This record gives sequence, structure tokens and C-alpha cells, in this order.
Amino acid sequence: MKQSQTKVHPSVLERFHYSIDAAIDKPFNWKQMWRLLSYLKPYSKKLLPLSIFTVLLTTFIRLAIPILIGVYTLDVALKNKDFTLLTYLVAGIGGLYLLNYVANVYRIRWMNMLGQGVIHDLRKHLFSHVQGLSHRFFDQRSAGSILVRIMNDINSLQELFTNGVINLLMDMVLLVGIVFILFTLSPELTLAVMVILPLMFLISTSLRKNIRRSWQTVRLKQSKLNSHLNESIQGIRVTQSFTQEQENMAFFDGVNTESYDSWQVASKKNAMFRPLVELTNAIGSAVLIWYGATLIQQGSLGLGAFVSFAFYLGMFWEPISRLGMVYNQLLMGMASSERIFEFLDEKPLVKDNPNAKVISNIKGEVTFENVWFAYNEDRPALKGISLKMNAGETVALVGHTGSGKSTIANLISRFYDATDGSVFVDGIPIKDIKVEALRSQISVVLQDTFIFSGTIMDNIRFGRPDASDEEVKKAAEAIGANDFIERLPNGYETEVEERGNVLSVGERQLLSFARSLLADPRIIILDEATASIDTESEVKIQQALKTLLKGRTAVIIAHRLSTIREADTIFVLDHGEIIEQGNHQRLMEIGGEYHDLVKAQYKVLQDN
Ligand SMILES: Nc1ncnc2c1ncn2[C@@H]1O[C@H](COP(=O)(O)OP(=O)(O)OP(=O)(O)O)[C@@H](O)[C@H]1O
Repeated sequence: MKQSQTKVHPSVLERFHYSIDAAIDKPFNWKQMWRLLSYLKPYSKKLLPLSIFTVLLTTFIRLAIPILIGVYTLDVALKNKDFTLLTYLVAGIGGLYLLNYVANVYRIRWMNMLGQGVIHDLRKHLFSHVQGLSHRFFDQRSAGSILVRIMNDINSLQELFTNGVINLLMDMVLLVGIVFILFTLSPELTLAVMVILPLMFLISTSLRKNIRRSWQTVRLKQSKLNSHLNESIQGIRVTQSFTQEQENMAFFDGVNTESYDSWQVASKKNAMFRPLVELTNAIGSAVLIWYGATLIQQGSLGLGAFVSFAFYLGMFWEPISRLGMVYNQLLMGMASSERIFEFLDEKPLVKDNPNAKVISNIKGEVTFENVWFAYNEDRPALKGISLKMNAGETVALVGHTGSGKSTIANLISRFYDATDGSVFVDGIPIKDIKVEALRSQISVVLQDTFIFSGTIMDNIRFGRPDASDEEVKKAAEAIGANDFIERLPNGYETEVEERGNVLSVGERQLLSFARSLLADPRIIILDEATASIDTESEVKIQQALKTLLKGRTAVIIAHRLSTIREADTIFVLDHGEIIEQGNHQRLMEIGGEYHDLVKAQYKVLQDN
């Protein structure tokens, strides 16, 4: 293995841990196979039968031609000097080759369409299913590992569906056909040439298995390389600011070399494969010529039959080899499909009650009645929360980090369901309101606004795709985002990349406010940005906020004193419990936790 040239602290190389779930083959599982094959169902009326028909047609033509050339042309037509038959045979063989060509063109086209169609459907099914899963599912998995399943695992099934399944049929027919014809032509010669069978078997099982394992190692190493690369690029700013490039390079070098080495091993083994196959064929040919010549001399085998025999023997290896390959694909497919089905079998934890109703005009009153919630069983995040937020009121949630503020917000949107107790909107248990209806009237504005790739216009329109350009502009103007948008190179049509790195934090916030205002929700949940921005932007954001919150219930995870002070009710949280509640004035008078918090903030502001 190549060693890294860079000198770095050894602990660095132990820093990265990736959970790689590359395809390691699994034992064959019929139940899983049937489930996979059920994706062929939509094609069972047209594409599947057409593909099978062309496969069988080409197989029969391939089986027929050597007999026509050897036995009929040499042993019948030429031997009997029957030139009419010879002409027919030549025309017939020519016609069959032509038919074979046409059938092959369609076979390849239809089989590809079939395979691609299945992969398309499977990917669509998986994506739409994953999209509907609850937050908890995404808490437990990295985006990378989900991506791998939707892309790589499904891709690895592509080959199985495009070639594997149908070739299996072709190769079985071909193999049975060849063995049957060989025995019909000469049972003695067939038995003699079968000496190569054990060798063939050995190559197509153990050697292939060995090679397959090596390629799996290659894929594993590549996954590791991908994960590291992904993390490196995402974290490049941190790496550069801590000048950890050399250390990072050393790790990359290690992973890259591991990948290189695994390729070397796999390709060395692969290189042995073909010559070994040829050697086996050579042994078969030697037996054929030696024993075949003896049989011809004895008069028990015609020359034409011998020629046909040689043709079939040449074809014999092909299906055996391909069957080995399909078997490999099947085992790999088992591993991939197991992981795909694991996702498909995940049930969304938050789902509609059978009697859930669509409530389209909620007022926005939110009540918590003795709500308990735990992300992990042993560590409750909320401990018996009871609170009431009146419709149209602005509520501030304050408290130290990890006290449960975001969790309260998560329960209002029903990203999670309470472990115990109930949450009500307008006095109706939220489990009795259809999730879609509820969420369409709630807007969540996170600190780290997610900007999708597309134009500024598309991004503001995100929650209400039917809004006109005029409505988008009006929302942006109301928020005060218009100025900065018009200054961009193409105004509202400026393309912003995913995550919107080209926009400043304040600009991204204004954009998300405009997005929410346009969606016109009844309840707004806002995780106020902690990042300090300049005073001018601060004033702008405060004004934008006023516009956005007007006439709606607003739940603000508040960090700024100015926001907190103007809230109608402030809930002070501590370790998942509400310890104080009231407006600013009242809480200051009490002189408790809130009072201390405000004093501490003032001190920070004054020190700065
Ligand atoms: N997805 C999650 N899975 C497991 N535990 C979580 C998850 N999200 C939050 N927690 C835990 O739940 C508790 C409450 O977290 P929450 O995010 O509600 O706090 P917060 O008050 O919003 O904090 P902050 O001000 O830092 O955002 C914390 O102990 C946190 O570690």
C-alpha cells in the first residue's frame, strides 16, 4: 500500500468515521425476489411478453443454424448432391440470420425499455415514500446514506432488470437446447467432452465468487472515498480556517490509496479469468477433435454432425458463464433490494387519524395540555407542558439552549407527535386535523433558511406555486426585500444556487419572510436568527417581522430582546418545563429567571 508522504499527528487519521453501507451480497431470498419481480407487473401486457418472445425467437434461431449448416448442408445436401436443397438451405440460413438480426434489435430495445421502466418506477416509489416519512426517520440517517439508496442501490438493480432476469430465461433455454442437441448428435462424444464440466463449474463458482468479493471491496473503498470527499468539500471553510489542509490531505491520500490498491487486486484476479476460460475451451476442443476424429473414422459420426457438434460446443460456455454472472447480479441485487425495501417498509410515524378532517380556516389558537415528549425514551425533552396561545397573539419562547423551545414548535407543526398529553389547534386535537391541512396553514421560518436552486422568484413562490409574479413582488415589497432583489444582476430572475450561499444571512432571512408572507399562513413559527447583523439590517428585519406577523398567531423562538419585549406572552423554559410566563413587564417585576436573562443580555450589549 502506498503511504502518505505528509507528516501528521496519528490521531487525525482516526478522526473520520463513516458508516458505509455498500452492497455486500446476501443469500438468495425468494420472497424478496417476488417482491422485486412485482415491479414487472405494469409491463406484463406488452413489453414483457414482447421481450420474452424476441428472446425465445433469437435463442431458437441460434440453436437451429448449426444443425442446418452441419447436418443438413454437409451430411444431407452435399452428400446426396441435392443442389435444390442446398439452395434452399443457403437461402433459409440467410433468412434466419436476417430474422435474428431484426429480432435482436428489438430484443435489446424492448429489454432496455423494460429495465429502465422498472428502475424509473422503483425510484419514483422510493422517493415518494421517503418524502412522506417523519422527521424521526431523517434524524436517524445522514442525507448521504439516503442518497446512496435512492441512487446506487437502485442502479445496482438496473443491470438485473435490463439483462439479468430475461437472460436467465434465454440461457436456460439455450443450455438445455445445446445439451439436448449434443446428445442427439452423438451421446458418446457428448460424454467425452463433458470432462471439462468440473473445471467450468469451478471457474464459474469459486473463482467468480472470489472476483465478486474483490469488486465489492473496490466499491466499499470508493464509498469511503465519496463520503470523505463530500465531508471535505462541505467543511472546506472550517478546514481552511483551522489550516487542517495537510491533515485532511493525508487522510484523503490514505483512502485514495486504499481504493487504488483494491482495484489492483480485483483487476489482477479478473485478468486470470478469461485465459482460464479459454484454456478450458481448448481442453474441450482437444477432446472433441481426438475422439470426434476416431468416431468419424469408425463411421459412427458424419462430418456434418461433427461440424454442428463443434459449433454447439463453442456455444456451450456462453450460457454457463452468463448464468454465473446473473447469479452474481442476483446476490448483489438481494443486498440492494433488502436495503430499498427496508426504507419502503418504514411507516410514517405521524399520520392522519381515520376521522381526521380538513379544516381550512383555522383561527390559530394553540393549546398544550400536559404534553410530554421524548426523542429518546430515557431523556424527555418536554415534561408536562401546559400552555395557551391565543389566536393572533405573538408568543416568545425563551430559555437556555436545549430547554425544549424547538421541540414545542415541532409539536405544533406535527413533525412529531406528543408522547403523552395533547396539542389542540382552535380547540381541536391536532391528530384530528389532516396533516396536510394543518401544515398548509402553518409556516416555519428557520434560522438557517433553505434556499432551493432556481430563481429568487421561484424561491419566494415556493409555498404557493400558483402565485402570480405581481403577488410575489408585492410580498417582497411588503417585507422590504425588494431593494436588495432589484440590485441583483437579474432582479427577481437571478438564479441562486442551492443553499443560497451567494446571499447574505440577512438577505436570506428577508427572502424567507417574503416566502412565508406569500403563503399567508394562520400560524407562524419563527426561529429567530442568533447571528448578529448590522443595525440597519436589524431595523429592516424588525419592520419585516411586524408585517409578517400582523394578524397571525406567531410562535417565536426568540433571541433578540426587542422581539421578546414586544411579545404578548413569554414562556420561559428550563429543562423541558415552563418555569415562568407572562409579558415582559410582569416577568421583570417577578424578578426571576427571565429578569436575570434580560439583565445578562443588557450586560452583553453594553460590553459590546
Ligand atoms: N432530533 C433530535 N433527536 C434527539 N434529541 C433531540 C433532537 N432534537 C433535540 N433533541 C434534544 O432535545 C432537547 C431539547 O431540544 P430543543 O431543540 O427543543 O432545544 P432548544 O431549546 O430549541 O435549544 P436551542 O436554543 O439550542 O435551539 C435537547 O436536549 C436536545 O439534545
